[in-house]
Amino acid sequence: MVADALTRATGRLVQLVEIVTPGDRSLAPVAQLGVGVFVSALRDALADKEIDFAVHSYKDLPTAPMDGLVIAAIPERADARDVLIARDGLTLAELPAGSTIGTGAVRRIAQLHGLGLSLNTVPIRGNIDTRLRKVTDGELDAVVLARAGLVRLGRADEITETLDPMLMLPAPAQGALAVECRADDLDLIEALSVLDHRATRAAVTAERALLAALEAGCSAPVAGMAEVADDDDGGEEIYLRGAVFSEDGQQAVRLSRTGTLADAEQIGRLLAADLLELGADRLFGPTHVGSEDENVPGSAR
Ligand SMILES: NCc1[nH]cc(CCC(=O)O)c1CC(=O)O
Repeated sequence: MVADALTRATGRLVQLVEIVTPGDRSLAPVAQLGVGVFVSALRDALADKEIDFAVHSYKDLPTAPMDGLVIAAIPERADARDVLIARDGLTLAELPAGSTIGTGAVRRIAQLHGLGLSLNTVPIRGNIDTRLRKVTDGELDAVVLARAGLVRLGRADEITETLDPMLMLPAPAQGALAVECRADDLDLIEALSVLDHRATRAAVTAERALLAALEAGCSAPVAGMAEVADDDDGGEEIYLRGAVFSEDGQQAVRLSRTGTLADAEQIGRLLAADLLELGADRLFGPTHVGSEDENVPGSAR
């Protein structure tokens, strides 16, 4: 999709190089694989000049910036939300107590348990195909996935409910792509910039600033989603929601902030400070380490 968009906009031809990462290959919990499991192999290929730019799922990127590389474009994000794919077309509210839902992301686990519906969660790994098959085969009653991934693979028709962010706040940068290249490749940076989407960049900047600041201050699962909308004075404003959960989902702190697009980063940082003030750092035990998909901030997914 990114290659076609670049060719359409600039006439440049793009050769696709498929890189399978340890995160794709291993079925171990992402939390055990460490930071950057979906990203490092692509960054190595960039540094070695085997490729000129890489396309990542933005939420897989570690928050620390990478020396010598830049995110040259953040294309328009279609949908940041999580979805349910359940047997028999069921929605979350229709799933009977005791139903089993596949997800390894502690952000999703905490929010599912926090609903108080007596739903069980079980860890799940593997590609989308494998995960969906567990529902079709009857091994699981449902799985929770990012809508964007299913849409990209043309499998959105299998979604039984798109989860309102009030119930399931997505991961920071979920659904967005990062187009990364070498920082000294000025000609390519310029070409890729046509793919950049201003509102998406502002939203992702706010969400990632929130995540980075919370990583520094607490170890609990984090959710965050920013939206850009017209304000009352003919301008635009950014609306950032953030939440931090205890692992069992029984405790949560949630807050939001608005501001101008130019202040996106600061809005994220300020919201993190607000959440920490409310005790976000006290929601999680000290033993846990993890990552977004097995989802604790501080790591790649
Ligand atoms: N955590 C893994 C991951 N990283 C990116 C996506 C696809 C959606 C996206 O681009 O955010 C997924 C799968 C999922 O969460 O369902």
